[in-house]
Amino acid sequence: MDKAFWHERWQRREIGFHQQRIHSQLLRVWPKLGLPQETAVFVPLAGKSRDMVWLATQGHRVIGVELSDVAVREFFGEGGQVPNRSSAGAFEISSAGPFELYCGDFFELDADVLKDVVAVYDRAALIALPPGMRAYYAETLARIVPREAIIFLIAIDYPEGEISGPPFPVSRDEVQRLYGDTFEIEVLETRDGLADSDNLKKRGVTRLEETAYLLRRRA
Ligand SMILES: C[S@@+](CC[C@H](N)C(=O)[O-])C[C@H]1O[C@@H](n2cnc3c(N)ncnc32)[C@H](O)[C@@H]1O
Repeated sequence: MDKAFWHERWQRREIGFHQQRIHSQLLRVWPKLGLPQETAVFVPLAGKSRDMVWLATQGHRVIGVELSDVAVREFFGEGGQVPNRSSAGAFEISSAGPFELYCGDFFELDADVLKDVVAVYDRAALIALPPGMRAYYAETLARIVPREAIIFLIAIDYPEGEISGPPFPVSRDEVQRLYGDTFEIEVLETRDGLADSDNLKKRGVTRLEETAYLLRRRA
């Protein structure tokens, strides 16, 4: 999945991954994490997710990174905000209120940008990447977020080969392989996610397990 693939998806409005609703596992589980207000949350591969708006209502600052400037513009436009824009290296930064979105490549992000982050919210980021890129993604994330930061990961698993991703199925074993050496991994909730995924149902997925994980760095 190269950059051109995602730019094209946004240009052609093929954004079935985008949800109007706030993700139900975020709503249910995030408040139980007890994270202090006014702390920063990092959202990798952010799209124009409305979950960022909800995180801000919980008192967080939200730092996102997203390849597509279409997504970034629409995020602020739909929120009725006119962001301030600046540049830093390969990134264009759009900021308004609690939101700071870096438009550019996640893999080029500097740890310094994320130094105040206490948590990562990964929905449809890891599972958007093909198998060969996931280890690099997990290593990069672990390298650029502060040691104390937790990762709240939502991953889906469905019968291999039912559709061609993205999104790709990522099993519990794979999450363990990707993150297990660096993080303690706790399964917070597993549910049948098919009812909430009209898009994937239409594409031919017959069974969908959606799991929320909490990752805490090993001492
Ligand atoms: C499946 S979508 C998920 C978006 C969002 N997390 C959500 O829940 O709606 C994946 C997003 O990652 C972006 N993306 C893909 N590769 C990226 C990269 N290397 N750096 C930054 N963003 C990337 C795509 O443009 C796309 O918006």
